[in-house]
Amino acid sequence: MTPPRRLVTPEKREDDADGSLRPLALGEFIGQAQARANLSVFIEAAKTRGDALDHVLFVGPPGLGKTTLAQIVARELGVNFRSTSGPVIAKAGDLAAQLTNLEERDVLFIDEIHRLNPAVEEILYPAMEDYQLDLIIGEGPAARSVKIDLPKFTLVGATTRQGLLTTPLRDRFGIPIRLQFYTVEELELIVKRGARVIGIGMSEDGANEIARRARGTPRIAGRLLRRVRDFAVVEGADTVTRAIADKALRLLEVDAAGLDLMDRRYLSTVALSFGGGPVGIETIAAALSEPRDAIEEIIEPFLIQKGFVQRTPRGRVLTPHAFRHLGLSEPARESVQFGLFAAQEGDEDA
Ligand SMILES: Nc1ncnc2c1ncn2[C@@H]1O[C@H](COP(=O)(O)OP(=O)(O)OP(=O)(O)O)[C@@H](O)[C@H]1O
Ligand SMILES: [Mg+2]
Repeated sequence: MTPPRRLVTPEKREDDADGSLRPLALGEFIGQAQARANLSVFIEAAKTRGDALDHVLFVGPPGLGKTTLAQIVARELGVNFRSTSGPVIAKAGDLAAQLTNLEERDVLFIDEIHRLNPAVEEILYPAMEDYQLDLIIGEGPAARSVKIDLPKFTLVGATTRQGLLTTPLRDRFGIPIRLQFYTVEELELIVKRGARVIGIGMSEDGANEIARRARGTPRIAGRLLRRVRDFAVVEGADTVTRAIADKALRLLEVDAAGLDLMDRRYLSTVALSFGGGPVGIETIAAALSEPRDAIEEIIEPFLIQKGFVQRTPRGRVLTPHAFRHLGLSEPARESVQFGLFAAQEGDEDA
């Protein structure tokens, strides 16, 4: 699968300056009220006891603030933040080196923790549970096991795919936190804060225009904000109004619902070539000349979440909402009843 180059992808792109818009304290972090409330209680308690915070697992789609919150946790605790990621830790020894370098109560952040290799994961269990390393030194008959005491530390894990985590690993996190998509109101606040940070004026309705198109995701909001800022600068405007935001985002092909060209191509193909469905994913993939997994992983999730498309046992079906969005009238379809087919993932096109 080619890495997504789309302006509205929630995944990190190399041109994202994620760091500069990052809130540094829990009090500056907008949205995720439940997560913030829980974290602040646990952090206060750990500080009062002078103890390490229990291990924290952040679960949620890309760009919602997992890495940001992990950094905030360390900062609020007043401890060091060490960061690595599942695919980077190749061998048990790599993790052992990280763990033995920690100081008392430090945060070790492991991004994409669902991608740890099993041998490394084995080392992690006793480390998380008893703050001990069990290492095998040497090979064959000469091999012996040594135990090394570790400082009490906090493991903060992040994953976009909770389902891929093994149960023993998941069970060792005392504080599991699931992040939610942001509301438009929350994204407006994030856009306004971001505008202050990058030094451009932002009207209320300008912020609203960007927030509405950001697909519930702060990373996308930040990216759209930067592109709109560039546009405003070229136009000689020092404040982003709704008109400027709208014009810029139209030029960038991001429409009023945050859909881009790829989304609209998918929707109009299903609408015009297949009468709105039901149509199988393989057929759609062939019509769009895109690989099936790219369509399932990159295009469809947002369209399904926003109610433009439904998965049914007989294939994909566009909703009336999608036809309205495309400005098309719905074809007469006898047998399609929305919501009646509670489709399971992957149960079509077998
Ligand atoms: N609540 C928030 N308020 C302001 N900015 C935010 C907020 N949450 C995230 N951001 C911004 O969104 C961008 C992405 O956040 P972050 O890198 O923490 O996401 P992530 O969940 O770790 O994504 P990934 O799964 O791709 O690693 C960053 O620029 C960050 O500053
Ligand atoms: Mg991250």
